[in-house]
Amino acid sequence: MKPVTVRVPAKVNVQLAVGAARPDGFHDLANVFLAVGLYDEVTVERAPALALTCTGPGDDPLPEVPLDRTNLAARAATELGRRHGIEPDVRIHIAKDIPVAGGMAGGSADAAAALVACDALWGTHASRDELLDICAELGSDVPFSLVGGAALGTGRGEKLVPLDVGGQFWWVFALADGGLSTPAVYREFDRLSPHAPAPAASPALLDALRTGDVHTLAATVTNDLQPAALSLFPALKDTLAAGTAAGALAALVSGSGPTTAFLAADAASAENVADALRASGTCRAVRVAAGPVPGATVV
Ligand SMILES: C[C@](O)(CO)[C@H](O)COP(=O)(O)OP(=O)(O)OC[C@H]1O[C@@H](n2ccc(N)nc2=O)[C@H](O)[C@@H]1O
Ligand SMILES: Nc1ncnc2c1ncn2[C@@H]1O[C@H](COP(=O)(O)OP(=O)(O)OP(=O)(O)O)[C@@H](O)[C@H]1O
Repeated sequence: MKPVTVRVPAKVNVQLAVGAARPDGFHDLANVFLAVGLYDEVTVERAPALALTCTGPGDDPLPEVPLDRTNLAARAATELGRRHGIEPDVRIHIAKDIPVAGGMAGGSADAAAALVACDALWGTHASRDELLDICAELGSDVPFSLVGGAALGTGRGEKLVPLDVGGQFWWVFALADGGLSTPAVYREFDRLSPHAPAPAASPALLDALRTGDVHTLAATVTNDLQPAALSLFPALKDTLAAGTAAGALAALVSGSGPTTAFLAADAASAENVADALRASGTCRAVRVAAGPVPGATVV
């Protein structure tokens, strides 16, 4: 049986509207996801027992990523196997390019990729609905990593409606030194915004996506978690200012951070903003990527 490799993109939240904490501890969202061309690759092959390896860019080891059964990719394989009476005896290798704990849904991406890869390896032919159901069990961002493109996520972000997008948008991502814990950022949000109103998607933003109008998109992107992320990681303000000074049309924290995202007018201005951010000394690394791109796909 040949190994199966699945490529899966990162996401940026072009709108992240957050409501008050629910009794189950999650927050209702109006979460407008866009999949962007920064990818992890997950390879699965049959093995005597479940085993996991992970390398980062340049084949470097990534000590922050757990290699036990708590890894979201291992949990995805285990859950698909459980539902189909299959022991998850697979070796999973994650080639990681999505920043870890960066607010770009890296772990979620690996979970969606492992699910699609094991489904192909085992020939389980799970329906799209079953895969989405497993994704939602694994985490709020995981269903979007499966479908990719652009989508509005409601509930805790797991209920998706696909969105039409009328073009490609160019982004620059500034990677920060260190990560932010998603639950900690939501807790800080609760502290800063104890009476948050019910979240709603912005009609102007959805229209900008539909028409591919980058200037209107830049004027309408928002992230309700940004004040919380900046409160926990104040140095990100300098990165946002550096990208804005370099000509980015919009600058915002990506999801729960600490990656910051800069919308550029086109590919050439994205490269200019990227060069300026690299020179600014306000971030660890800089990447350029466009979206939308498809979700988890067998290569
Ligand atoms: C910040 C985002 O990345 C934006 O897309 C997501 O909302 C986070 O999605 P995720 O990492 O898949 O989150 P999950 O693994 O489902 O939940 C992790 C923790 O984040 C918080 N959480 C997550 C999603 C949500 N709608 N409300 C929350 O309060 C909860 O404390 C939860 O225990
Ligand atoms: N496959 C995985 N890749 C990375 N981290 C993982 C993985 N599985 C579990 N984790 C754990 O999850 C934590 C969050 O990592 P992840 O890269 O998913 O964060 P994130 O991109 O900020 O998530 P999100 O944007 O969905 O909130 C890590 O610190 C790590 O302990």
